[in-house]
Amino acid sequence: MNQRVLLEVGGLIETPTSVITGPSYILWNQSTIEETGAGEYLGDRSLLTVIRRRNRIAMPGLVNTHGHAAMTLFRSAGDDVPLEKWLKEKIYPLERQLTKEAVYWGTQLACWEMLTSGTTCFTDMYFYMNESARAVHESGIRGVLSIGLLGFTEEMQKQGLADSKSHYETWHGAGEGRISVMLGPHAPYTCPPAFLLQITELSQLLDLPMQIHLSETAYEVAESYRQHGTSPIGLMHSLGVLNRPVLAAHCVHVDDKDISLLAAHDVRVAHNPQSNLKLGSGIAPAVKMRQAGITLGLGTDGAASNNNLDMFEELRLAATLHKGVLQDATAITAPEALEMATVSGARAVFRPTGDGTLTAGAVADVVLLNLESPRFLPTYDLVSNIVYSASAEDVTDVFVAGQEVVRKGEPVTLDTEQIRYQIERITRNFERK
Ligand SMILES: CSC[C@H]1O[C@@H](n2cnc3c(O)ncnc32)[C@H](O)[C@@H]1O
Ligand SMILES: [Zn+2]
Repeated sequence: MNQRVLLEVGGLIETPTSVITGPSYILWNQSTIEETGAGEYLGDRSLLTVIRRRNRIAMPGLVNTHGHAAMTLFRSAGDDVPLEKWLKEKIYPLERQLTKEAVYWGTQLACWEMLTSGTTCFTDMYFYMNESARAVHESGIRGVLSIGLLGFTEEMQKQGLADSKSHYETWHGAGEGRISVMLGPHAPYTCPPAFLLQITELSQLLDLPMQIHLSETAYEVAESYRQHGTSPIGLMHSLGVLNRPVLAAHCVHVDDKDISLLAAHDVRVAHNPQSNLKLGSGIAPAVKMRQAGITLGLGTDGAASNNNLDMFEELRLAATLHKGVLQDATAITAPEALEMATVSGARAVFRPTGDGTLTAGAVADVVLLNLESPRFLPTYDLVSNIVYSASAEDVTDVFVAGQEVVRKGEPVTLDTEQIRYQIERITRNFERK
């Protein structure tokens, strides 16, 4: 494809509050948007690759701010149990059987699912992260990747730090900047304080943000008070972890003091409403956190607790759930939900490139939706249609960094028949309790 691309569409979401309904265009050069506008492009077309899609809407790619990609391997393998039991009795026994190959194919499956449902950037925290990074690199998606750090023994801690360093050296900035690296301490209940201090030091040394699960369940918070005399967030503060850039997943059971600490340290929060509901963990006070000035992105968490990687479902849930909880129909509006899934998502993952918009200077991470879908009729309000009525099925084409990665609903970079074959072969051999 020519490096300068003119995409002509029938509607354009530049940002959740800047929308062109009707003929419009985006012009990008390599990976960067040069210009967007309403109507016809009036400049010189002679050296452009023109893609005419007047029956499509262009929107910024969705950012999935929390997940464990290769957990697609465990979708439906342990449902209807609470987090602690789910991890100990269902997931850890399966994860002990993981191989490099399994993680590679599990991540390929996740990339297939995410790209075709409009996600152009995601975070990952898991095992065998080199394999995930390979899959991400090949798929063309944007990934913010962390080796999941568990500190049950000194040996595990030492190995985890060394692996994280070499993961950074190998992958940070790879794929022309599509891949970036974070450090991934799993949680305060799996990483003892001394280990968290070492990870924080490494974060400083390598200038990398950290992502960590915090205050997901009432049990976790109660145990933290019992063992440390403070909440998980209070503990992170007292250890100095929050002095570094942190992305905290969940933050369901947070009190006013926790929220003040998160806000004061500009901690970014990944809100995962579907996973929190399914594991029976609770509902994060998303509105209160947003009002405190905290950047909240949306995430699916892994496919074993969600049970899919569809950000359209999270969008709709974020926009409706809090209205019900607070009995306030203005709690999170459609533009606010879309902002969480794009602009705030990009900020939440400390994305080195791109701001989650389709405006001049942003990276060309573009999702096309089918304007001819029944869910877009009529079109009084395109953002409302996207948040409250659209589904992943309406995604037709996706570009990441200006490169086409989904065409007519199918990934162009992935061999889906091969993924299907490998996933069936690998999962057949897992022993389940
Ligand atoms: C050390 S790699 C990541 C680790 O996290 C586990 N995990 C998946 N979902 C959750 C969740 O919602 N809370 C806490 N931990 C979770 C995953 O199974 C891996 O063991
Ligand atoms: Zn998680």
